[in-house]
Amino acid sequence: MREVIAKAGRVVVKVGSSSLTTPSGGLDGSRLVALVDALARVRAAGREVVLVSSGAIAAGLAPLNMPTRPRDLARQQAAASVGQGLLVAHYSTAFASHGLKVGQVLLTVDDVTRRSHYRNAYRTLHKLLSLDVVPVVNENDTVATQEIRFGDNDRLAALVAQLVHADALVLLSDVDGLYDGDPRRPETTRVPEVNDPAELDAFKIGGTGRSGLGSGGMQTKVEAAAIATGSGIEVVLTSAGEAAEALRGEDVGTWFHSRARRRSTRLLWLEHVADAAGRLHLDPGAVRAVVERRKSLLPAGIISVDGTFTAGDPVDMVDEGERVVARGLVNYDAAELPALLGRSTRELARELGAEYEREVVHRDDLVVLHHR
Ligand SMILES: Nc1ncnc2c1ncn2[C@@H]1O[C@H](COP(=O)(O)OP(=O)(O)O)[C@@H](O)[C@H]1O
Ligand SMILES: N[C@@H](CCC(=O)OP(=O)(O)O)C(=O)O
Repeated sequence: MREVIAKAGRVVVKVGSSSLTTPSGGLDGSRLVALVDALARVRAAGREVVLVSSGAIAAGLAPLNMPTRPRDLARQQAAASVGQGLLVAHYSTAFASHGLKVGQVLLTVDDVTRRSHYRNAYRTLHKLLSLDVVPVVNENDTVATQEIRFGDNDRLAALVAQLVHADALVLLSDVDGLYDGDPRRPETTRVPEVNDPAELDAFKIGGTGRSGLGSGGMQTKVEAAAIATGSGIEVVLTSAGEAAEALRGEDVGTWFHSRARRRSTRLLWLEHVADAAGRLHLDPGAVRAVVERRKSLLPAGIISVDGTFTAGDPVDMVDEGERVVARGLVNYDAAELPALLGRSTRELARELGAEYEREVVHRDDLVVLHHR
């Protein structure tokens, strides 16, 4: 019995395309209804649920007479546009039969990587939960181009779990857990628990299964599990048919134990999601101060600066071997910094005024990425 899963008050459940569709590619209404029944029971127990559902492209194939998942982006987007509406219509009806409302949330990579958008997505999801609505999240496939797509929804689900500060993430697929090799081979067995991502090195983790409708395969699920467990979120990976058992904390699928304490949303965003707008090259003394003594970064310890950032942007701090040792929100524009480098704060304050006494990156706005 997995008490922490059974008691998780806020759960993100992600369901893959392969679990919602028939072998010929249409939406499988009965599987969708079975999943909604399981989620409604969780809601009835007073627990909150965010559903991340794939299946828009798969659901749009039959109405558009597309025999298989198209390879080109334009046709995928067209299928997603038709399919997403059908998918949400099904969810609305199925949840309504339990007296529950759903709210569609379509996210792009930008929504969870740019800080202003991230805050927006955070607020919307929290408001929906406080109004007792079940958010149904998917990637906004119709506007996302190849370069800015997640492609699979596993990583999106892990980021959403961080965003809403979920206690648990349940990944539902067409396979009932992580196997130590290709699950279609008879000699492979299910892995019941993973305590540390390093254990995964012993397994053969491959691509998508026989359905051909999913996109990331097991690899992206394992990556999603690593992101979530690294932020203090428990993860269970199993088949959609075992959703109810997994949510009750029964020993099904694979349980990835969380490995960290909870962090603030802002620091999680900095560590896992933010795209650095520039780089600060630190001298060895500054690396020690930031990494070991958890101090703020001062101009005196910076050798040089790359990038065109403005104050408030995320920047990487790198050591002399170009290794990123920390990431933080910078307090100066890139253009201001060269004149300050290597100089003491006292000297700068005397010469330029008290506002130049501020740290380049304050320790409250900083996450250390590599411990020595
Ligand atoms: N080590 C492994 N353990 C379990 N499944 C694996 C493994 N390696 C590859 N797979 C494949 O990953 C598939 C699930 O991924 P995918 O098709 O993308 O599903 P979804 O649509 O649910 O995201 C399984 O059907 C399975 O064949
Ligand atoms: N956003 C896409 C999801 C892509 C996809 O196939 O994801 P998954 O089945 O989770 O591997 C859709 O709704 O079709």
